[in-house]
Parts: sequence; structure tokens; C-alpha cells
Amino acid sequence: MQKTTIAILGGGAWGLALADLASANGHIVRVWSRRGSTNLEAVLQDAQIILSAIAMKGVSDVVSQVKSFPLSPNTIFVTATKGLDPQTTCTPSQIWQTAFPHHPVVVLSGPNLSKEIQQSLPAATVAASNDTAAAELVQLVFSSPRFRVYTNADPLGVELGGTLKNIMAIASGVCDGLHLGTNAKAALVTRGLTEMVRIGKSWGAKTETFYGLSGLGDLLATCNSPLSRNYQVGYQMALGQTLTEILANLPGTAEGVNTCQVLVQRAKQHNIAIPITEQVYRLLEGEVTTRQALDELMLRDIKPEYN
Ligand SMILES: NC(=O)C1=CN([C@@H]2O[C@H](COP(=O)(O)OP(=O)(O)OC[C@H]3O[C@@H](n4cnc5c(N)ncnc54)[C@H](O)[C@@H]3O)[C@@H](O)[C@H]2O)C=CC1
Ligand SMILES: O=C(CO)COP(=O)(O)O
Repeated sequence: MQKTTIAILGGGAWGLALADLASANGHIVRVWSRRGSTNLEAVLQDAQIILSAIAMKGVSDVVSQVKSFPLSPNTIFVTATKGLDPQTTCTPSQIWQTAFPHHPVVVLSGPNLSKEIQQSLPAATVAASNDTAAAELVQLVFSSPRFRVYTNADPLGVELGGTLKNIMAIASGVCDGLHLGTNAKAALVTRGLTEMVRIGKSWGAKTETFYGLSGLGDLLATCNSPLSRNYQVGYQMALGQTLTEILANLPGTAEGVNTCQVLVQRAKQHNIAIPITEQVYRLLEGEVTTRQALDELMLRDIKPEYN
């Protein structure tokens, strides 16, 4: 395919892994990071794709900075952030789309532990957008024999899959840290998926999207891998460390910690049952121990599996 010029915003683990994938396919890639020496305006100049791999806490700020520079009307935005805005509960793609209403926005999300991608291990992901041509361009730019990209027309569902699974990854870390066994993990991940579908549907996402790579796929990856920072948060809490100690030593961002808070607030407003998220929230807030959180979940009123 033709060479594409790509500006990658965010020089963290994921931004750099995506930069490598696009460079390996022969594209022109420029990375901007707030602590790096590159100038944002120069990085954005003539970019056909602007990809954000910024941690959630920096997204609104970076969006405002990008808005102050002239862009080609055809520039495609891609967001790879897995978080929710604490003030508005908006997803990153909603923030980008509101700021740039006339540009296509594509969500890139899937089971993509950056360490494995950096080792060139095979993986698959999803490029989702309401603009099919934009999703297909992003698919072409990143696809290779080691990275298989699928398109999808439910960007909200794809984005929420990657975001909500972070909470289940924290819970799974707790499950493994407490040595609760394989049955417990299977129950947790399956009920976690049910909870993700319930939240996602109320938001307007499609149920089937959560059974794909960005939902179930990312759950399987992060709920079972010590490479997941969110999993590490739960695992180390089960070993008795405090959240402050864990976050001080964590390499990179565990978005699930903030997402949990946003979801609890949103679930209250919309009257949605989120028992697992609620217990993870209480654990992170120091209101319950890992054992108490487990008991709270196991001793809930018995009920039909689906209602
Ligand atoms: N590492 C991974 O395996 C994957 C991560 N993601 C998502 O990608 C996002 C970034 O993750 P990582 O690269 O792993 O995190 P990281 O902690 O390695 O990097 C975070 C990046 O965000 C930037 N940033 C943070 N606050 C900022 C601010 N106020 N202004 C400007 N830039 C700011 C940092 O400078 C850094 O470049 C997260 O939302 C994460 O959930 C998605 C898929 C895989
Ligand atoms: O989202 C990820 C892999 O798909 C990365 O997970 P962590 O943010 O928990 O490390």
C-alpha cells in the first residue's frame, strides 16, 4: 500500500509498540510525547492519521493542544486509550469526535499486551468506526503477518470492551493472588462479561461486540496475564500491599483504577447493577479487604443466571 504519514501522540509502552508496527509496514511515523524533544506542531504537520495512545488523564489536555494547530480536513483520528473521563464519563473517542466533528474517528482496541507485541509475537485487534473507509485504512496501515486487524462498525462497543475489562483484570489479579482456583476465575470472568454487556447495552453499544476480540478477547488476555498492569494491581492487593504502594512501583498506567470510580457514578445515575465493579471500587477505596469483597460477591441474593 501507499506510504501513510502517521503522528503518534504518547510515547508510552503502547504508543511505541504501535509506532513500531506502522514503521515495520513502511509508513512514515512521528512520535510526540510530552516529555520528549519533538514539537507537537511539527509532528502533526501533513499527518494523514493522528493516533492517540495517551493515558486517559492526559487526553482532554492533548485534544486542546491539537485543536490549536491547522489540520488537513481529511485527517483521521485513531484512539487507543482505554479509559473514561472522570468529569463527563465520556469515552476517549467521544472526546476526540466532539473536538473534531468533521473528521473520522477510529477506535483501535483488542487483546494487545504491549510487551508481547514488542517481542513480535502474533496478535489480533479491532479498528472500529462509523466511517468504514477510515477503519479500513487503519486496518491496512497496521496489518501484518504478526498483527491481524479486523474492522468493526460499533466503535463504542469496541472502546467500552477494552475499558471495562480493566476492572475485571483487577478482580482477576485478586482472584489469583488469593489462590481461589480455576473455577473461581472462570466464574469471575464470565460474570464480568455479563456485567460489561449490561453496562455497554445501557450506553448504546451492541451486545455481540463484547463477545469479540475487544471484549472477551481482551478479558482473556488481561485476566490471565501478569503483564497486565491492572491484573498486577489486584494481585498485589491480594498480597497485602496498599494501592498507593502498588501504583508507586507500577511500570505504566493501570486505567482500571480511575475507570472504576467513573463507572460506579454512572451506574448509580442509570440504575445499573455492577456488583463486581462495586466490590473492586470498595477495595480500591480501602473500604473492604480482598476477602471481604469476595464474601460480598458470593453471598449476594441467589438469582437466575439471566434477568
Ligand atoms: N500497554 C499496553 O499493553 C496497552 C495500553 N493501552 C492503553 O493505552 C494507553 C496508554 O498506555 P501505556 O502506553 O501502556 O501507558 P504508559 O504509562 O506507558 O504511557 C502513557 C502515555 O501517556 C502520556 N501522558 C500521560 N498524561 C499525560 C498528559 N497529561 N499530557 C500528555 N501526555 C500524557 C505519557 O507521557 C505517556 O506517553 C492507556 O489508556 C492504556 O490502557 C491499550 C492497549 C495496550
Ligand atoms: O489493555 C491491555 C492489553 O490489551 C493492557 O492491559 P494493562 O493496561 O492492564 O496492562
